[in-house]
Amino acid sequence: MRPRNVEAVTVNAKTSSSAGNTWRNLPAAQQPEYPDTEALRAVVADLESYPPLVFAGECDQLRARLAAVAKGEAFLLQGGDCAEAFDAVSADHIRNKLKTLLQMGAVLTYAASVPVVKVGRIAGQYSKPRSKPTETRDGVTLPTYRGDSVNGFDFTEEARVPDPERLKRMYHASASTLNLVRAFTTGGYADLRQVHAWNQDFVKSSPSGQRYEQLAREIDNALNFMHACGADPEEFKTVEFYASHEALLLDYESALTRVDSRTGQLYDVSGHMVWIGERTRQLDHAHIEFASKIRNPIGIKLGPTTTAEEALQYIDRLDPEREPGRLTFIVRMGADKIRDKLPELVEKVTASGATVAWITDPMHGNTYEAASGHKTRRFDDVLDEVKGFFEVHKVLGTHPGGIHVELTGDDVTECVGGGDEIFVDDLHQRYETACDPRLNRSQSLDLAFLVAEMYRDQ
Ligand SMILES: O=C[C@H](O)[C@H](O)COP(=O)(O)O
Ligand SMILES: C=C(OP(=O)(O)O)C(=O)O
Repeated sequence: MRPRNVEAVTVNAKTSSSAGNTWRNLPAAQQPEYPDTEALRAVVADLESYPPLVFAGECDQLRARLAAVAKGEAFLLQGGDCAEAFDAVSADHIRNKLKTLLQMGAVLTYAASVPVVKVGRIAGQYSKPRSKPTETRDGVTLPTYRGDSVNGFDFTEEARVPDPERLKRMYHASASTLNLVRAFTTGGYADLRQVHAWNQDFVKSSPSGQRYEQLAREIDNALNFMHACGADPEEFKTVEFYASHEALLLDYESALTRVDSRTGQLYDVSGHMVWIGERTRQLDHAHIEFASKIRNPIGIKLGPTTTAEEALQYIDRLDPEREPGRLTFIVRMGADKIRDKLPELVEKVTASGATVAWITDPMHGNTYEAASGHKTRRFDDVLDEVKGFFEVHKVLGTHPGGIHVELTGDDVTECVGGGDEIFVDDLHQRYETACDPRLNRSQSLDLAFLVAEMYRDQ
């Protein structure tokens, strides 16, 4: 995050609590049922007094970057944990995740020959929508875990009670994470030459590395060429990086919605970009109403049941001014459906004249339960969904704008496959996710190199 030309926002809680609260009259899916609503009110009042986590001007800057994605002039790399956890707010976890994203970004930038907009699922991704309200183990049924911002992961009655104090912990965990991310991305750690050296190490040590050697060599040559031409080394030292999360818990998001002193408009200052998930995107419900009131760039997850008419209505509701960069469609159909379902959406949206960014989330349509009981995903399905996404855009002459992935920088064993192959029998070894399976560091880098190849073919 390089805060250029950014003005601070001033907080006008009164205005924010009226204009940003119209969602309260509508049904809101996936909200916790707090036993103590007075305690929730007190927490919300505290949150309303806290300083913003991001500036409105940074959100505008990201909107401009996403406008380039929508117009085919940039590529979006959005990734991070399925569910961040309070006890994983540590320098090691944050650094590893960031390092992986930067490495992926470097490969994709070279292959795509356009800027890669880097956005983390980070510093706010603490809340999870769930398929079922309860979970049963050995005959005991308890409320499901909904993310550290809502209740505890432990399978006990006490842990699973939604506690509004956790919203404050989410705010503080997000603030510490952002602070470190800002330090890493501007303090020299993200130096492109360093990032490239990490990629060279990966290529040398990965079993599938040989395949990537040529690309790595070309990047090396390009860096040497730029150096020889006298490119300013300072330019390589910092990187723009943005934070995003699902805007799920509307009490939290609206408590952090503030009036921008420059423009009088509302911004959700809990993150630069927020998205509305597949389970909460009902057009006449609270989440879409909330998103329609804020100026942040907005993502909408589109699952396989999405109709073209719905997609057009999202544009009318959320992007009435037809402003490129405002709306990103994050498509998560599943590898077996993307080639059938996506073309009609892209065709009709394109025909409407709207310029949205199209991104593939190849994770959420490809989850299955292994015989061991672990939720997992096959690397090959993930890759195939990305391929399908690229194929559809190639046929239609539209821009495959980017990828949205659940990943970690740690060597976990949650998804099967990849160059350094994880087998179903390995899943138990380091299965650490609090919710959905993530690509580990090596699988994430494999994906980046393979997407880079696809981009070049495109
Ligand atoms: O990450 C996304 C959702 O929260 C997740 O896929 C839901 O998982 P569940 O079906 O186990 O509830
Ligand atoms: C819940 C998520 O995805 P989806 O809404 O697409 O299921 C997610 O990205 O964490």
